[in-house]
Amino acid sequence: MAIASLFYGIVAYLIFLATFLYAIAFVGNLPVPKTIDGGAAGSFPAALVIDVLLLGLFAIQHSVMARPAFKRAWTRIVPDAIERSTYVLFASLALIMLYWQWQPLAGLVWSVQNQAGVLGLQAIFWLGWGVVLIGTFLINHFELFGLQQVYAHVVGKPNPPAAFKAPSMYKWVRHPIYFGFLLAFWATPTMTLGHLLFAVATTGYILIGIWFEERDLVVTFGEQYRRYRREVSMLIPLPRKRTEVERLAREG
Ligand SMILES: C[S@@+](CC[C@H](N)C(=O)[O-])C[C@H]1O[C@@H](n2cnc3c(N)ncnc32)[C@H](O)[C@@H]1O
Repeated sequence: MAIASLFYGIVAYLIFLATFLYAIAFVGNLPVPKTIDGGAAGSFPAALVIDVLLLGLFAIQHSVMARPAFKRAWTRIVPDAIERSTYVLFASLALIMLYWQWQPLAGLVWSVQNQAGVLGLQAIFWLGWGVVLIGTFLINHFELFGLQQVYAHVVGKPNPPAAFKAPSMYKWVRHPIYFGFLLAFWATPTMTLGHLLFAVATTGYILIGIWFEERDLVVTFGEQYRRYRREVSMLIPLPRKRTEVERLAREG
């Protein structure tokens, strides 16, 4: 049974990896079969409704399945060891559905012609994806995507409890992964209405997601996370705020 869990976890991880790599091509309009602006534009209102439903499906799957209360109920049906892999698999399926059914929305919001501007925006786009990937490793890539849990199950080790982390980029912002997504979604030389809808919806979703995630993090890590929230900005890298202790020391 443990071996079957490991196999399931690996398959879910590989599907996630392919979906993640495809996301780069989808948003960046790279040469793949389907991209955010690719294909023939159909009726605008129908396309808008379909795209909003696809974004909503991903948002609901992602936020509901991530909540501790849902996990407690869900793990009465799904074994603990594969709970995260199942989450990752469902998230990937929601994304595949989005890539597959996404309808382009024609209409230019901006188009940068200047060569330096185009290169600068493309650099920010790639930087964003790099920040996302590095962020997952700083938090714990293999735990985030379920491999650690299925491996621990096979070797009969308990899964270590969640630990608070604030290495490297996490000292500048509390949510570097989400910041990376924002860079990748907004930095484009050609912003169409479809791309704008995607960027606005995902930005809204990220802001709501942060609210829920931080509420859970405060429950899990208590004062440690509250202090972190006071000292480090949420999304935009700003100089570190002075800690209470440092402030009191300065004020004498
Ligand atoms: C997809 S990751 C995103 C992490 C972070 N919000 C970011 O944007 O870099 C979500 C998981 O990271 C965990 N997490 C977020 N911040 C954390 C921290 N400072 N230490 C440990 N875990 C954290 C959350 O509990 C959640 O399970």
